[in-house]
Amino acid sequence: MTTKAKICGLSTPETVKTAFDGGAAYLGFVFFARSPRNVEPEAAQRLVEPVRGRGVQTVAVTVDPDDALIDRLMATMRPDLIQVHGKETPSRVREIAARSGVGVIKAFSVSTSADVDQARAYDTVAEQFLFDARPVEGQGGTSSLPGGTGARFDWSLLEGRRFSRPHFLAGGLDPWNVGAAVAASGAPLVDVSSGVERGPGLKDPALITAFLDAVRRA
Ligand SMILES: O=C(O)c1ccccc1N[C@@H]1O[C@H](COP(=O)(O)O)[C@@H](O)[C@H]1O
Repeated sequence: MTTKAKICGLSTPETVKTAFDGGAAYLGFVFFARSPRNVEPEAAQRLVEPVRGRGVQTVAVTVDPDDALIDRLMATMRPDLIQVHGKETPSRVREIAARSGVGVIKAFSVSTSADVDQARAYDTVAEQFLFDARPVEGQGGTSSLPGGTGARFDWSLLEGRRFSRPHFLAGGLDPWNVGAAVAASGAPLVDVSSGVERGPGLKDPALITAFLDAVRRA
C-alpha cells in the first residue's frame, strides 16, 4: 500500500511548490494565532492558488474554530478539508462540516490506547482521523501548542487498529524516523510539521523533499 503524506504549516510559495513537486498528497496551512506557522486566510488563498485543482488536497488546520473563522476560510482559501485540532465534540464537528460544505479531519491527542478509542465517537461526522502526540507542558517554546510540537507517542498504539475512516499518524515525524513509524503503526497517511523545519515555522525545502522521498520508500 502506498503511504500518503501531508506537509503541514506551509507559509511560503517556495515551500508549497517543493511539497507539491515532491508528491505531497495534502498541503496544510495553520490558522492559530499562537503558532509560529500561523497564516491569514487571505495569505493562504494566495499560496494555494497555483496548486488548486491539480490533485493535491489543501487543508486548513484550526483549533476550536468559531463560525466566523470557518466562513472566512470558505470565502478566501476554500480548503478541501478542515482539520480541527482542539476539543471539538462530535456535534461541533458535524456543524463545521455542514457549515463549510467540506470534510473534517478530527485530530486526537494520544498518550494511551484509550485516547485512540475516542475516534469511534466521530465515525459518522469526520471524514478522516489524525492521531498526534499529547503535548507535554513545560518542554520547549512550542509546548503550549496543541500540535506542531515535535512530540511523539508510541506508534504501536495504532498497530492492528481498524478505523471507519482513513487515518493520519502525526507527532514528531521526520525524514529519518518516518519509515519506522509507518512500519510500527501501519498508518496509511502521515503528517509532519516541525520535522521538516530548520527553526520554529521555518520550513526547509531540502527536508520536505527528504521526508517525501522517505515516505515513498516506506
Ligand atoms: O503546526 C502547528 O503549529 C499546529 C498548531 C496548532 C494545531 C496543530 C498544529 N499542527 C499539527 O500538529 C501536527 C504534528 O506536528 P509535528 O510534526 O509534531 O511538529 C502537524 O502535522 C499538524 O497537523
